[in-house]
Amino acid sequence: MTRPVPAIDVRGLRKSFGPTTVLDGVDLRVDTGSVFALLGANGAGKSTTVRILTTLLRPDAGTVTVAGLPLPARAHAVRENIALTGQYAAIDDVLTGTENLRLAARLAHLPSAAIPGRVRDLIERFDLAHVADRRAGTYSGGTMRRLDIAMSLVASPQVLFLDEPTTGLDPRSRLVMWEAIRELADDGVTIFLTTQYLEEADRLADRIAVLDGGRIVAEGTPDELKSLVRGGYLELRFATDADLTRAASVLDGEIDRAALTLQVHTDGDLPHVATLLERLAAEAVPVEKFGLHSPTLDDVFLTLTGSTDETKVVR
Ligand SMILES: Nc1ncnc2c1ncn2[C@@H]1O[C@H](COP(=O)(O)OP(=O)(O)OP(=O)(O)O)[C@@H](O)[C@H]1O
Repeated sequence: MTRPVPAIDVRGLRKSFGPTTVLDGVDLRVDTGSVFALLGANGAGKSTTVRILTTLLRPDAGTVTVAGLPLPARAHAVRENIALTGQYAAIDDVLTGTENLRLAARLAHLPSAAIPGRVRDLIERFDLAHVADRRAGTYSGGTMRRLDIAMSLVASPQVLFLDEPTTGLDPRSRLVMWEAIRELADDGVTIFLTTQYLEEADRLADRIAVLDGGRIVAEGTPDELKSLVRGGYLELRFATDADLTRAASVLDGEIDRAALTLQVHTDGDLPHVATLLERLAAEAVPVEKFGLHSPTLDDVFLTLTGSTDETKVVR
């Protein structure tokens, strides 16, 4: 079966700024209608990639197709099919939310008759009704970001680029934003988002690519990426040191005498976990408590990039 034309296809993308190579042969494929997350630490080159894909920057080398159109040759046509919302809102502070949306609609050459209905739809979808008649300059960061996305959607783009859509937002605003992004995806808009938040990529994306050292170091579904890492274990806790010692003679694992625990590697597969517990039961070793630890994207990221700077990449 042939795969449908991808919304974004990138091969061998390179970009340097002076002596600094930022992208060193990036390959990406984003299926139409999917949510794709480009994950990377500060300075990994996420914004540079987005700027190239949205026609704002020319690559040094490589082939790039967006919405089925080659870049940079068809930049103008690509711009008509995409929208970009950045870390900094392109909003006029002195206009109200409604006025900003109307202005965006006129700039996008929407037919006049269609503008009021479109503006109403977007106000509703992005939960802006209660602030629609207030000057945008008075909005909170989260509301500002929602208006920014709403403005970029007036022209119904095929592909929406979200560069770090929730950076700087409080947890509640982040949840609202995630919901809005998922709804857009359910409507069939292809979404390319960049993030430093592992949880965000895990929650939103159908596929995730990890950018490090100018290259994609891993790409797959959240579950595929997690399966690359041996981060999963069964933690068994015992009532006495004697029980722990006996358990450790039955199962290989990491012993913590102070906590009276034994950590045994497992991929979390139910038959395997059951076998481990049955082996203890067969030797009559009583287990006080047990818990399963599944690998997280944090484990994946740290394993793949070798980064130990947790403040940068782990939230
Ligand atoms: N116009 C430019 N001139 C020189 N260097 C640049 C330019 N734009 C980006 N860089 C450098 O390229 C590297 C990647 O920057 P980029 O903004 O793409 O990273 P990022 O992954 O988006 O980071 P962040 O999460 O901090 O936004 C950084 O080292 C940055 O300083």
